[in-house]
Amino acid sequence: MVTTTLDQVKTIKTLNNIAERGLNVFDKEQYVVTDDHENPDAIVARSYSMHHMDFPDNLKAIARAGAGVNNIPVDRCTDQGIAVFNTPGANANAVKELVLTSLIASSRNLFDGLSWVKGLDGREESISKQVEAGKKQFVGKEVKGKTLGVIGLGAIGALVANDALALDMNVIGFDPFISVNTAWNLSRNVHRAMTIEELFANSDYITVHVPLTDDTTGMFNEEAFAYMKPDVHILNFSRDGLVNEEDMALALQNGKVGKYITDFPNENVLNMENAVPIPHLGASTRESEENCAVMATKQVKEFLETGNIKNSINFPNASLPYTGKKRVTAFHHNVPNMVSQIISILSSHHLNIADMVNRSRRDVAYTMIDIDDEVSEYMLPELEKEISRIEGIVSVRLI
Ligand SMILES: NC(=O)c1ccc[n+]([C@@H]2O[C@H](COP(=O)([O-])OP(=O)(O)OC[C@H]3O[C@@H](n4cnc5c(N)ncnc54)[C@H](O)[C@@H]3O)[C@@H](O)[C@H]2O)c1
Ligand SMILES: O=C(O)[C@H](O)COP(=O)(O)O
Repeated sequence: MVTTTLDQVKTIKTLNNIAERGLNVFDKEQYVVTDDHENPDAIVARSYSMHHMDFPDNLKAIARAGAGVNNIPVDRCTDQGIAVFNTPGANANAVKELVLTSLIASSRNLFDGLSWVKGLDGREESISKQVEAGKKQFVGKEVKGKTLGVIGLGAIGALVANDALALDMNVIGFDPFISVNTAWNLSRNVHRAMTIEELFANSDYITVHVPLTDDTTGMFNEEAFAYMKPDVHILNFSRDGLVNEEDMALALQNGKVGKYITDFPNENVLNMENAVPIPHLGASTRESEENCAVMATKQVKEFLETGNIKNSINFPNASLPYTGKKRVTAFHHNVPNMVSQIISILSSHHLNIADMVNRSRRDVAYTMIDIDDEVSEYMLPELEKEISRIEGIVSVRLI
């Protein structure tokens, strides 16, 4: 159970390099930001895996400056009343640019050609002579007129799909859970595949942009490859776990898959014939690192200071204009009678309510109540204690 009153200096622990512009969101008088704090109020991280970490009682929020949250034990955070945030779309353009770059570069055998040239020795025969004689081994394919299958039409997938049309490619998309926002942004020339098998069967290139979940783990496997055209190129800028690597190695060996371009090299990938390993550079641009860091830190600051929630992946989003009045925030199970029990505690202390919001998300809910009256400092711990004793309350703050 987490219960806290604020008005003290808050501590932020960073677990990766977070862009300075993002960290500057925390003003120095009110925040201490370090990478070695034992008991922080919030954590800001990128891909650092937190599955082995124990979270202290004081921890209220974790912000992932980026999209994928498979490095965070989200269910455990929810049980402990820790809000987890990410930064949807903030790095999507960076990933899109690298996907399209790699799509063309690998189709033209550019990566193999570059490393071949770097290995040439000009002592016996001039480099230019060797280049002209050897270049035939790198003859590639143009993408114009070919079909790109895009699995997952979220922030990244939609950008890739739209821009691939501008390369004169045919584009097929598959996303059974597409959001209304993305659907509005998607070109009507992107053909909708009704099944993933339809996409597999018709694509010369396939790019995947879905989160790694129990449902998507290993989605590229022997069964999936069987539907695909021979020599298909597969681009994976999402997560290595989407691919069954044993099946991929075999498919590359027998030519079913022509190239496997992945942003997630590991020991298996380095041993694969025709794999193009990229060192997880999808989001590594100055612009994207700043976008993600600023968005992540602003969301955490807002949450710590006002309780308002934007872009959480485990708490419901909820917002009330912050007037500076005393505010109760409670994260609780989504069961009847929670709000009335909180209100009745406030009433028993003769406290009037100025405003309130209650939002739910599947099994959990979040309530914020602004109190119209002055609340004396000595009453705060008592109020917190009483609210936190309500069955179903996970965490309470008085801000
Ligand atoms: N390489 C990198 O540096 C980098 C950078 C950003 C994101 N990523 C990865 O890319 C993923 C996608 O990022 P995003 O910003 O586009 O996320 P997003 O949430 O905007 O989009 C994900 C899309 O996948 C769809 N989806 C979910 N399950 C699906 C399924 N089984 N079949 C088809 N579609 C499915 C969702 O409906 C959603 O539209 C992230 O989860 C992350 O793992 C990698
Ligand atoms: O999911 C993401 O946002 C990407 O994989 C980026 O990861 P990074 O922040 O470690 O570059």
